[in-house]
Amino acid sequence: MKRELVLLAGTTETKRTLTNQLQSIFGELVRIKSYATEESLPVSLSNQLVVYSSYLIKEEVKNVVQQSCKVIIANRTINYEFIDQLLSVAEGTDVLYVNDFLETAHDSIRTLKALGINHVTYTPYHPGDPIPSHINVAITPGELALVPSHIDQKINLGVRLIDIHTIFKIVDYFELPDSISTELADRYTKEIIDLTKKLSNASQKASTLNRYLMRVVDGVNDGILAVNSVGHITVFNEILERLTGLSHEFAVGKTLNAAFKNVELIRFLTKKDIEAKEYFTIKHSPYMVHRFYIKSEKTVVATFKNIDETLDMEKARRSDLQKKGYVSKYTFDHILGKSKVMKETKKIAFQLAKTEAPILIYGENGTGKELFAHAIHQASSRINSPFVAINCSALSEDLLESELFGYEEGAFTGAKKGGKKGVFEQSDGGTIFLDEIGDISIKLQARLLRVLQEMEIRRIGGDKNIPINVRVLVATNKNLVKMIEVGEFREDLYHRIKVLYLKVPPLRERIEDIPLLISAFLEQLSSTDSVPTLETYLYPLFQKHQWKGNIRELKNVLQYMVAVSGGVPLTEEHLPTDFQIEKCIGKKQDDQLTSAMQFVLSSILELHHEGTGISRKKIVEWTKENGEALSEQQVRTIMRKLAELGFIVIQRGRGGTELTTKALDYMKIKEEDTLHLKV
Ligand SMILES: Nc1ncnc2c1ncn2[C@@H]1O[C@H](COP(=O)(O)OP(=O)(O)OP(=O)(O)O)[C@@H](O)[C@H]1O
Repeated sequence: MKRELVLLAGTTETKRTLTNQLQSIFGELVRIKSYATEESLPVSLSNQLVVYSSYLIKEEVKNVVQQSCKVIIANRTINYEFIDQLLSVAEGTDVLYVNDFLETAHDSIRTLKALGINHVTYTPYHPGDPIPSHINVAITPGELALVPSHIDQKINLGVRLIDIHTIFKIVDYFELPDSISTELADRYTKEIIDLTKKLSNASQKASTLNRYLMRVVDGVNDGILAVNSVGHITVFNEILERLTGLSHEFAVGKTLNAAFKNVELIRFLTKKDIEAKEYFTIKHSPYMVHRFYIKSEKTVVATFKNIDETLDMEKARRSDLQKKGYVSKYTFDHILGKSKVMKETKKIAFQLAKTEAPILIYGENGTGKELFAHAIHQASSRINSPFVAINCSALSEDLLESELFGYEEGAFTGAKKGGKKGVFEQSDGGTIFLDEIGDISIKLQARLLRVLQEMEIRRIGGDKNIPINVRVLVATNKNLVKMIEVGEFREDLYHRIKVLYLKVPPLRERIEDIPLLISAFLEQLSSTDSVPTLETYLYPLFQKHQWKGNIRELKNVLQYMVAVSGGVPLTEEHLPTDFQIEKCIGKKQDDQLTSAMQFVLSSILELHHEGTGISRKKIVEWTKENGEALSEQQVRTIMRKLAELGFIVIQRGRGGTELTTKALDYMKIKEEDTLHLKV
């Protein structure tokens, strides 16, 4: 049967552009039918893949799209092709962002800013808003007709296109060949690279001194001072405030004599050579002061680095580095799981591995995020280059900074000759994995953002930028969007690292994988030839447990049980205490279901997820494979009992049998995941 998808868009223009985009991607493979709500809609759509151009049309099409349809709401991204025009608008210009919906205008402005296109000031506008007469430039994603008539310069950014994630979802839905995903990923990466080039050209044109100072001030945990051509202090940061006991308000505008007592230091700071560094004792601590003169701006900039702190940092860093391996150890084969959601996650990860863009791996603790990072590196073109994993929450800010960026020779007394490379340099050509990215300080977020924008780093105490070629993978279990809202995470960094996104599911959403994981881990845990076994009646309990610590917790529980069992099969006696309590509570609620009944419910759920069709015979086979073989007669009896208890409804004839809401509640499964289970 020919594959077909229906695209539902709001306007004719969007419909036309997105249809062209999808057509150019899928060619002959998928037939595309499209409708715009402003034109006419079909009477009813059923049993089909339907792609919405945006969540905004949901309401308008709800009577047309029947429940049997698979709906994908498209994520949209700006059309990179048109960005040049926007970049050529002069810095600081007020620009009206015109769109038919205010939410979309806000969304798009956010995307533009996150991509670093923030040299202009955006004002969102949609029909009905008061017309801002002072603004003379407008940009719009294809809505030229809505631009107020007094505006001279109208830039059409074109309709926003469907993003790569949505395309992958469509590829997945139709189970299209891997070659298509690879080709798509390549094309997408090329677009990102082109954009980055355009951005870096544009930033070269931007004002030099402020940018430069901002970089230095933001990026280094040192005292920062700037003095202008007439000898007045213009920058005096917080570290210097602490060092001198003077406030920034007091120091700025004064001469060096007003801020420092040390005559040698003042003489050093006012020397005319381009660049110099020297040691000074300030408030009983040794400081290395690094001074450089920016000729074009007739300004002296100096950094003050505390040597004691840096040395401690170095010691800790060295011992830490020694412990570290620089190779990836796991491939996708090491990631166990045959549930549908896990298979999908692995498939997407494999596709993303083929690209070059950063990936944000999101998931609860212990779900296997690090494992995925290793596997992505192994499946990428960087396989023969280093893989370095850094846990950002395990290191102090200073240590992490030196770990990532390295330091320069002479940065402090006893510093290694030639300086020391940070992991960004050491993993050149390879992949760097930053775990717990939600825990890095705002200061390091700024530094990391620049690395991602410019693909170059500057060592601590260094003054030259070193180009790097590293793919960055990051992981977190934190809600970064919430962190952005409260100002704890930079939105621009978020959009940089989340160019591609992978969600690793928690264990409780793939309980079908538990039997397989149990047997694999028990095998790993066996010290002799005989592999420990878990009594089968415990399986349902394991499948009902919430596993807040996910796979790591499962591994730990089994390790505990093996340790306390002393070689006999693992029973409830060997469970850790919190499990014992849970079991008692569980018993009270679940009196009515025997473990065999729970087992059959689990089998129905898994067979459904596998999508291979469900029959009594299949259930029998499943129970055999999963440790508690039941006969067909037993399955029939159990199913009758389950029906009597209201866990399944057996319909006569072609209606099949369905799991009820009671069963879904019982298994703590979301209903939308398991609709229409037929037995
Ligand atoms: N699918 C899997 N198959 C086999 N082992 C797994 C799987 N997922 C995780 N593990 C194992 O579980 C443990 C935790 O995995 P990992 O460290 O990758 O999780 P994480 O999500 O990065 O955790 P954290 O958020 O705490 O850093 C590791 O021992 C890992 O080998």
